[in-house]
Amino acid sequence: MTMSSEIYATTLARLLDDTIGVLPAVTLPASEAVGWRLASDLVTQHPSPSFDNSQMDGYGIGYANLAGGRFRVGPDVPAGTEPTEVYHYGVNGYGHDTAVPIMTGAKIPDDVVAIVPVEEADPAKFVEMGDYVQLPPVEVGRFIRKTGCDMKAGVLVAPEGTGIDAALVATAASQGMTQFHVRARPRIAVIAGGDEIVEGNRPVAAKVFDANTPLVLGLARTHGLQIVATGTTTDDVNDFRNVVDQIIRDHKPDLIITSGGISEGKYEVVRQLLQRLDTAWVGSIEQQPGGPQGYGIYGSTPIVAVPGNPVSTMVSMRTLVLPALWQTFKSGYQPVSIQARINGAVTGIRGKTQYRRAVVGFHDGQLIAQIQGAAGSHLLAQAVGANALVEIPPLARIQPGEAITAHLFADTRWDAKVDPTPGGTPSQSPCYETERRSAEKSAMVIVASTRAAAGVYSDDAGPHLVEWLHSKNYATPQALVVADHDLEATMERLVAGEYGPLPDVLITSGGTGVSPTDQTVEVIGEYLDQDMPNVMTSVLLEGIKNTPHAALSRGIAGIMGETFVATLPGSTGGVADGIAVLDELIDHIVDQVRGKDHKH
Ligand SMILES: Nc1nc2c(c(=O)[nH]1)N[C@H]1C(S)=C(S)[C@@H](COP(=O)(O)OP(=O)(O)OC[C@H]3O[C@@H](n4cnc5c(N)ncnc54)[C@H](O)[C@@H]3O)O[C@H]1N2
Ligand code: MOO
Repeated sequence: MTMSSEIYATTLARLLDDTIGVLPAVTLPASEAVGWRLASDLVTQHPSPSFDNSQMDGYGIGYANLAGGRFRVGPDVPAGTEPTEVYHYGVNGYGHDTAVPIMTGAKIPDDVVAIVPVEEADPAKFVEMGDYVQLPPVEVGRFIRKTGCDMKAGVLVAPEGTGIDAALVATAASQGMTQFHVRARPRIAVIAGGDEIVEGNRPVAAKVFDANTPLVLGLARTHGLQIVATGTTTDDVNDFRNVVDQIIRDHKPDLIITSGGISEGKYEVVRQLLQRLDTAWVGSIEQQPGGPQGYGIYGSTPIVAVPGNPVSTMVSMRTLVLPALWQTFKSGYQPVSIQARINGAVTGIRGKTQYRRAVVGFHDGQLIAQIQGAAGSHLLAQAVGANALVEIPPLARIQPGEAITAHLFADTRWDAKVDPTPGGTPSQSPCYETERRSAEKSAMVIVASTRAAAGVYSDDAGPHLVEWLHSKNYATPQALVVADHDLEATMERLVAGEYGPLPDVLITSGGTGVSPTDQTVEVIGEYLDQDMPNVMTSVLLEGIKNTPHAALSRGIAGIMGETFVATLPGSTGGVADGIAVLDELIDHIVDQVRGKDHKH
């Protein structure tokens, strides 16, 4: 079952709202309150400043002396001293020509109306009490910080829900408040696992270390969530249920987040448990990574299930779970999205919004987004420095320099170096490439054949096409043989750069007919920017010389970005007809496509 990602995001927020509702308020000492959210309005108890005080170390003077002159220095008023304790009868009582040595922050004596900074006096330093000092003329009120000029009493400083930061803690402390009423953080338990997870730090054959629990814990730390328990499960659904039961009994979490175990495999314990609940939904949403998703209410505890590939867990947390927690509880950070210029061409995939990890940074005052690593959801290490996810709408074609939406990580680092030149994306080692493409021109062959992929018969079309392309001097890896229903996923990986840079030429063979499994034309058709129907007409004319069956191919050709694509039939004859026609054409097409590029 498929759901749109927007509807799923809203559904998650509703689920949290319905099951958890309003979180209780708790009281915390100010020193611990940073990162939590106010549970009530923060209102000033006192004006700030709470008394008139001096902004400078200097001499305070009375109204009659504003015109300047020579004055006799009285006793000091240091910060923290009540002036009447020094000037028992007021400053004027001490003498009408008094200059009061007063320090920054000290309370202003009653008769003082202005401060002259000590540097403006002559001599430009504090002199002994009883000595004389020459002061310039000043206006009333100079360097006097008036009571309440920062904030009056009874004023709202920060409304309920505000995230508490150091400035708010300091402001409250300056009001004498030592405690905060904060909204409790959602109490979350994390369960990851599967039989492939190994504990400790010694590698074991066929096992992997748990990356996803630390991933969620890391996100919790930067997003103000409270993790109350973690658990691991095996591939046995009873074991998983026991872990869930035990965590609920011992920790009463508000929410359980699980990672893994929800896709189509035989050991998907989370899926198996959720499917027993009538409150659950398990399916896939139109995004990648993070396609498989699920939720349900177990007893009264909501479970949100994200997919197990580490990048999928990360993307699901950032695009779905954390925004839902923000929307419902204002916990963590409000998601922030910006527009940046992408530095390389990107192509969206069919029917899904793709999220790619990226570094967003300033270059010459412009915000540049640079994709990090390839798209595969197992490629965790390739994008360690990323500070955003860029959003690529389905089948979008975004050219270098065009705007792209970037969802910033809450702890975004802006010091990353970005390369603004088109294509300046750092290279990474592609996962599926079989041969480095060093020659000037490159090609790829994909054979779409469910039976060949299953090994029912050996594929001849692929080697034949590759051999021909080699003879034309196109660096071409071994043909990829995929089942018809996998072609779509293969194309997703191809445009996401997982096979390395897109080739100049892409030839497919198979899946162009009208049998129920044939879908090459539908899949490839969505990616073409320009159709070249006459190319396939030429292939047809070549084919019907030999057999009328040639007319049964629905094959198409065209340009995808800067790649020429042709979909040939699966039959040996069809491939030969295609080669006969394309042999004359592909160099010209590739040159034209490249020339087109030079005009920009
Ligand atoms: N036939 C299909 N297979 C898969 C589909 C599909 O639609 N049809 N979807 C793929 C996608 S997309 C994803 S994402 C994954 C999601 O799988 P699960 O959520 O069931 O996760 P697992 O199968 O348990 O694990 C997937 C992958 O991630 C590794 N993993 C799991 N947990 C951890 C962990 N804690 N730390 C590190 N790595 C972990 C696990 O070893 C697997 O490699 O399904 C695809 N398959
Ligand atoms: O959702 Mo999976 O994350 O596409 O790789």
